[in-house]
Amino acid sequence: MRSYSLIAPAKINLYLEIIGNRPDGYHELAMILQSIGLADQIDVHSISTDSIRVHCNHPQVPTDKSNLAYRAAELMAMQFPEAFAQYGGVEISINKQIPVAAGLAGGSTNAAAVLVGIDLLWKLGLTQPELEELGGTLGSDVPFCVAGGTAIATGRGDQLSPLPSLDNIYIVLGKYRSLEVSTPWAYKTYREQFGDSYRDSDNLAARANAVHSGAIVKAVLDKDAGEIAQKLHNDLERVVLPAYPQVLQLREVFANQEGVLGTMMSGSGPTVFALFESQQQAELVLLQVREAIIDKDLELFVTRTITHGIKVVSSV
Ligand SMILES: C[C@@](CO)(OP(=O)(O)O)[C@H](O)COP(=O)(O)OP(=O)(O)OC[C@H]1O[C@@H](n2ccc(N)nc2=O)[C@H](O)[C@@H]1O
Ligand SMILES: Nc1ncnc2c1ncn2[C@@H]1O[C@H](COP(=O)(O)OP(=O)(O)O)[C@@H](O)[C@H]1O
Repeated sequence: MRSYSLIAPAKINLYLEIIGNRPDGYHELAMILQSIGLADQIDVHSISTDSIRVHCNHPQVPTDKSNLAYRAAELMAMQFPEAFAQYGGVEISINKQIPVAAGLAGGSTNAAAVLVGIDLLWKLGLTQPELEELGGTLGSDVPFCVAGGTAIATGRGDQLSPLPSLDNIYIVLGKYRSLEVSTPWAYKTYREQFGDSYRDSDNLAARANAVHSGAIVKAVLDKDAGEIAQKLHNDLERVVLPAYPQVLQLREVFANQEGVLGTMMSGSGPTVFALFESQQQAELVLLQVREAIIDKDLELFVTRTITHGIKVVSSV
């Protein structure tokens, strides 16, 4: 095969607790990550020149080495030089549907798709744990994007424990097109404002692992959407909501709509999501929010929880 098309789903954070400062400069996290139906399409092709090329339909996404998909291809070329020499270069086309810098892991899921696509293109036969480990060197959220579904993530966000899949919880996502939140800024600001409360760096991993026995994990195991929605949590809201009043307002508008089980910001934001029992309720609330906030800058999507990560849709 000389070409693969892959679906690269976005994620939301059902739970994000910042446990403390790690010696490597990152933050120890306890998270629950959930794949959603909103996805990019990634095409990877073998090309005869020994180069890596990236194309993207979204003007804000870089196509040079700063693109995480480019870096994933470069990593594969460095790790598997013989295959790179044998199969030649790689052309990557990104059809971007996931909002950029939105807290939805758009770059991470593109990188995960490139790892999976090149593994197939070069017939490497890597296992999922091997792909996840490679992904972890590109970004904290990349291992989850390879695996997908529903998972507890600890460490930098790269240590995964799968949970039973949550299918068909419906979601409305709201994101202001012109608002982007920098993830490093969000963590740095959190550390500056709240770092004192977690200066004790002992037993970080043990404290993060306590999430396994927490109430939201129990709700996920029970597949109880209402209870999951009651237990949504994101520590990064403490810094992002005060800095971005529009995000706070959107969250409040969601919270006041009938049928909303719960609402929260995803990751470092600024996307806000709301959970629903049915697609019909989600679609109705999307219309109500559109009427409540008349702003062309606000994009709204209906989607749902899904049970997979990167998926191959065609090969030629
Ligand atoms: C906040 C989260 C929640 O899922 O997602 P997004 O909002 O980016 O989607 C993640 O923690 C983001 O993951 P990802 O975007 O892969 O992060 P990385 O590239 O590894 O790190 C970007 C920067 O975030 C900070 N960072 C990230 C992860 C972590 N555990 N501690 C940190 O302090 C560091 O400043 C790092 O330089
Ligand atoms: N393939 C990619 N898709 C989206 N953004 C990318 C990609 N590669 C690099 N970036 C850059 O990464 C930054 C974070 O974007 P993204 O991964 O969408 O957000 P988040 O980390 O909030 O989930 C953006 O500023 C963007 O320029």
